[in-house]
Amino acid sequence: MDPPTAEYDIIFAGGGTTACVTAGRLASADPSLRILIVENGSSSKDSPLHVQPARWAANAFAAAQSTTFSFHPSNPSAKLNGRAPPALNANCVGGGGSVNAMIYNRAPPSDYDDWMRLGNPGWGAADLLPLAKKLETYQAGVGDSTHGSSGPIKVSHTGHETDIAKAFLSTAAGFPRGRSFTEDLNDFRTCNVYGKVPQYIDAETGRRSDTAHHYVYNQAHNQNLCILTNARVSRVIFDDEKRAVGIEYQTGGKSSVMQTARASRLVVVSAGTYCSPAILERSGIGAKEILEKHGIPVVSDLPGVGENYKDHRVAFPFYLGSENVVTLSGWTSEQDEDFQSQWLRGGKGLIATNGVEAAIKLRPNEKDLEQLTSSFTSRWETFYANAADKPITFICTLAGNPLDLPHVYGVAYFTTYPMGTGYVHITSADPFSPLEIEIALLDHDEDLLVLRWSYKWSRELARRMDTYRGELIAGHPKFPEGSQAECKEAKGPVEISAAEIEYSAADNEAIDEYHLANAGMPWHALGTCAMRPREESGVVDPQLNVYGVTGLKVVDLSIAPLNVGANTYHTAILIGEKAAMLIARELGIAEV
Ligand SMILES: Cc1cc2nc3c(=O)[nH]c(=O)nc-3n(C[C@H](O)[C@H](O)[C@H](O)COP(=O)(O)OP(=O)(O)OC[C@H]3O[C@@H](n4cnc5c(N)ncnc54)[C@H](O)[C@@H]3O)c2cc1C
Repeated sequence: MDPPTAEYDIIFAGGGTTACVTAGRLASADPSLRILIVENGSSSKDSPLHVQPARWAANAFAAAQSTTFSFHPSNPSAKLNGRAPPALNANCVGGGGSVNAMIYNRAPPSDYDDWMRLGNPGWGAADLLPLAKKLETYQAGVGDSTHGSSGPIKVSHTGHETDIAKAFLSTAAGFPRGRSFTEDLNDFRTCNVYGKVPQYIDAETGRRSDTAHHYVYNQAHNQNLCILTNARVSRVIFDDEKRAVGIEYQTGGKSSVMQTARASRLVVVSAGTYCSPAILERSGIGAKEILEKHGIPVVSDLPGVGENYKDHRVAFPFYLGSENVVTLSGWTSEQDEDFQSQWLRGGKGLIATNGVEAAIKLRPNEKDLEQLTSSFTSRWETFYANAADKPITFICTLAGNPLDLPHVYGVAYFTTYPMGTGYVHITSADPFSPLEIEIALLDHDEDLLVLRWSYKWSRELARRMDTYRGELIAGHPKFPEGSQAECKEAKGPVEISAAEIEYSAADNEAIDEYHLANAGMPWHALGTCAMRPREESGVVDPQLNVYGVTGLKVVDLSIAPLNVGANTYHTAILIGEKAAMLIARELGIAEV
């Protein structure tokens, strides 16, 4: 699959999650199509780092030392007392799908209906449901009619359930707080119930089930499907009619020779939420003022490029566990020989799990809304109240910690539709220059309120789990001495019937400070090349064509016009499947 020529039908600039889906579908529908995928990172094929599920966290929590990630500094924020949480994206073939936590969490259908209402026919939930079925083989028990049974991506409960997930679910059974349980957290209807979290892991092999292996690597026999690794795309090249005819890229770092690959039918920019807008800007597509500032000739003046940057907001409070609790402690237990041989023999055991196996997609009831205070009322009434499938937060177990501490685990949460919206722009025409990234992490008080409420909610559950032996003090707010909320070691859990902690104004302040100092993004960036009408800061139309030029599409999560209330891998695969259909239709390919 090495590139044999410099002339292709279709070139993908970026070889991540979505690119693999679209390229793979097109290649298998028409093997004569000459397709080139140009990826900045290395191959992930059959590498234990990528295919052994339990290794995701060791890799992700040490991302600064891993070549499988690219780091982007963000603007220091006054609201965060000068903190500048780094943004990062995957840097390998398969992108996020090859390094992510494998949490299977499908977005609420109303999210896609919202996309459609913005002027995007064909992108509503009813349009995407057949693709959601097509992409998966659902092995996680009784799937309802919204699940697929023969798609490339396997979804399962794997061969292992950690003590932490068991404790979370059994506590919730005795302390449900008005919520019930479901067999299927992802039936495209259910919200506000507890359940087990399925994972993108093949139940039969215990391997990560990702788009690189199951859409692209599995077509090694097709010499027309080429992957060029360690190659950074600089820009798209246009002819005099503003038709995209190829790309420029470098394979040997900043000082290496700029090379060219030509595309006779289509160029697809698929470098993800941070890098797709950067490639467009370097190609002369973006806000005129930004392009002129960097001496880039304007091909299409599109002020929306790089704007509308969204993500979720995450925090990981950690708890001390009892001595018999087995976790993915320090995320190194995958080195353990027993676990290795168990995994190698039958794809089972601790290595066959991501450690995130139980959760609730949570909506507030009336009492909760009081806790969220009147400052949240307007956000609630205008955005959530009439969309019963939209959670405001996702609370889940995390059977381990990044500090190499035994028996320590997280009950983590990410908020689903934060109001903060930022941007991503280039700082020069040089593809090796840093990006300018504004995150707007906690610029809105409503976003802090939801985090505060999520902390309290998750802690009430955590301190009733039979695994609980107190809080890891360094991983929690610093409450005033003597406060009822003060964190400490404990001999065991509190009674299920124990009174809930009452937080004082000073306690609330401590929680807010904790989030301002620690909250980050859970790697769910999207939106910077939004699919919207051009006059509404759109970058691509509903066929994913870039406005103002021809022969150029954007295909990745950057096209999402609005946030989704779930982890984002599923939406990325859906976009890839939809793009394959759209491109096949344009190229006259009967079926993908
Ligand atoms: C650590 C982590 C954990 C996550 N956990 C989950 C989870 O459990 N569940 C879930 O649903 N979602 C999860 N996600 C999110 C999900 O994986 C991503 O949203 C999704 O994979 C993004 O897909 P994409 O195609 O838009 O971009 P990507 O998959 O990031 O692909 C973009 C690709 O473009 C390449 N690229 C960038 N610039 C260039 C250039 N100039 N030239 C060539 N190539 C370039 C990059 O190297 C990358 O491979 C996680 C993400 C991360 C990073």
